[in-house]
Amino acid sequence: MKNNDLRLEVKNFNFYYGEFQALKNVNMDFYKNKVTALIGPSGCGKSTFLRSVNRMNDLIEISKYEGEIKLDGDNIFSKKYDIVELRKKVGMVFQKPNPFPKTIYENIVYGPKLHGEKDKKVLDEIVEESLKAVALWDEVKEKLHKSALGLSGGQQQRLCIARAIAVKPEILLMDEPTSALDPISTAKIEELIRELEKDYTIIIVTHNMQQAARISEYTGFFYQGVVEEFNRTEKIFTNPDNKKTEDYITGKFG
Ligand SMILES: Nc1ncnc2c1ncn2[C@@H]1O[C@H](COP(=O)(O)OP(=O)(O)OP(=O)(O)O)[C@@H](O)[C@H]1O
Repeated sequence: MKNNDLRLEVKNFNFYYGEFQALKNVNMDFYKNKVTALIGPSGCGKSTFLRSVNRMNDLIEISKYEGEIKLDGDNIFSKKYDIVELRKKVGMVFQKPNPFPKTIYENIVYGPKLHGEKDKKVLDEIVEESLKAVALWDEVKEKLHKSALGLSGGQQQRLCIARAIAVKPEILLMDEPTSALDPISTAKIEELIRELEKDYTIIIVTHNMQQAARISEYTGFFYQGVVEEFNRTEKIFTNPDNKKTEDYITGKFG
């Protein structure tokens, strides 16, 4: 992998909730236009890690961290790093679809407006482009000014992805984005992730091993706050280096 393909570097990263250390010396690299899956049993720190990347954990008062996370070479924890800029560069999609209780149109233009876009024509274009990117345009183009809450769960999740990409981020964080969806919606989102990979660096937490194997190029296996193995997905699922990884993916625990 060429070094200029590197998007995100995590170096000796530790994270604590009060006295409890939730992440232990995490070192990982994430590359442009690649999907990386994070797997591991419940409570092992996957979501904590994801929330560190866009500094959402800052909101938790008792939290503290050590180490570095570099986005395009700049440490996101440095005092001069602009958090608004960080959130623009790092979009997030959550487990449960969480559209704003507003119209479909307003959901998409929310971010671009926040970042100063006022031109109606440009906003209209962003809406069309973002909804097309998540293959939702044809389904909703007649009802852009109706409530987003009237959409199905799978459509709402695609809308949330469209909302995240409307500000043209570099990284998309996805925390179990299909766990609340039916198999058909799940398949659509997986197909979409493979499509979005062409433009974004994607980090996805999933409990579904088959999903990790289907959609990711790299996989990180977390166990009790430690990244026990970080490797090509194919290697993790066929010939892991670490016994714990093997036990987890073969269902011996978790
Ligand atoms: N706000 C918080 N305050 C205190 N402890 C927390 C907080 N959030 C998470 N933890 C603890 O940190 C550890 C890691 O949690 P985290 O949610 O990152 O795990 P996870 O691997 O994403 O789990 P799951 O797969 O169940 O979502 C757990 O022991 C959890 O109890």
